[in-house]
Amino acid sequence: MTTYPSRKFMECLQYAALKHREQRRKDPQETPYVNHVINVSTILSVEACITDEAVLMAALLHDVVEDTDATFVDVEELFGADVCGLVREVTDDKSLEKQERKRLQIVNASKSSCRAKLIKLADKLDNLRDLQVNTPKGWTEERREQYFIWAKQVVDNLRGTNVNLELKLDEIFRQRGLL
Ligand SMILES: Nc1nc2c(ncn2[C@@H]2O[C@H](COP(=O)(O)OP(=O)(O)O)[C@@H](OP(=O)(O)OP(=O)(O)O)[C@H]2O)c(=O)[nH]1
Ligand SMILES: [Mn+2]
Repeated sequence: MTTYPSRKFMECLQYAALKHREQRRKDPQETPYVNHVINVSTILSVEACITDEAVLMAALLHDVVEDTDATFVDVEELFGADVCGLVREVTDDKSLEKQERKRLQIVNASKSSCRAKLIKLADKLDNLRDLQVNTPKGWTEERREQYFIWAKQVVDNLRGTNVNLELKLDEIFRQRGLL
């Protein structure tokens, strides 16, 4: 019998909550990190009308290898090669210098698959919505402004992927005077 949400989707949600359980976002309220990955998956489902379950699952797992002790091998064993491939596409190489990672996000954006581009767009949308209302701990106004500028460069290389998400991102860039 098929059930909705699927068993594997629920297990994915539980795994993301488990792995991110000790992490907090950088906002003054120290929101649990898992809220961000749930937001990204929810943006894709509710705002972009995505029903591709592997994409919604990869959104839940998009920071799990980058930011926790989980590995690609774990993700593939638990959730399969399709989900793992998407997580790979959206994972930064943390062994690189931060400036290089940021540059690679810009140049690699256009090379991603369409499904990975969706996750990247939703990720930026959630981070920018956060930045509109909060300045992360330890950030100056200048750093916050630079994040909007950098995010627009990434998003510009993801265009032609999803009209709804791009319109919402453009509204934010317009408000910041970047468009
Ligand atoms: N806006 C915002 N961002 C926060 C917050 N807490 C943590 N972050 C994360 O911080 C990153 C931006 O901070 P940076 O200093 O530029 O990058 P770094 O953490 O990778 O060094 C974002 O990652 P990213 O590389 O842009 O994307 P991703 O790692 O989420 O995929 C975002 O996920 C918060 O409260 N607000
Ligand atoms: Mn993220």
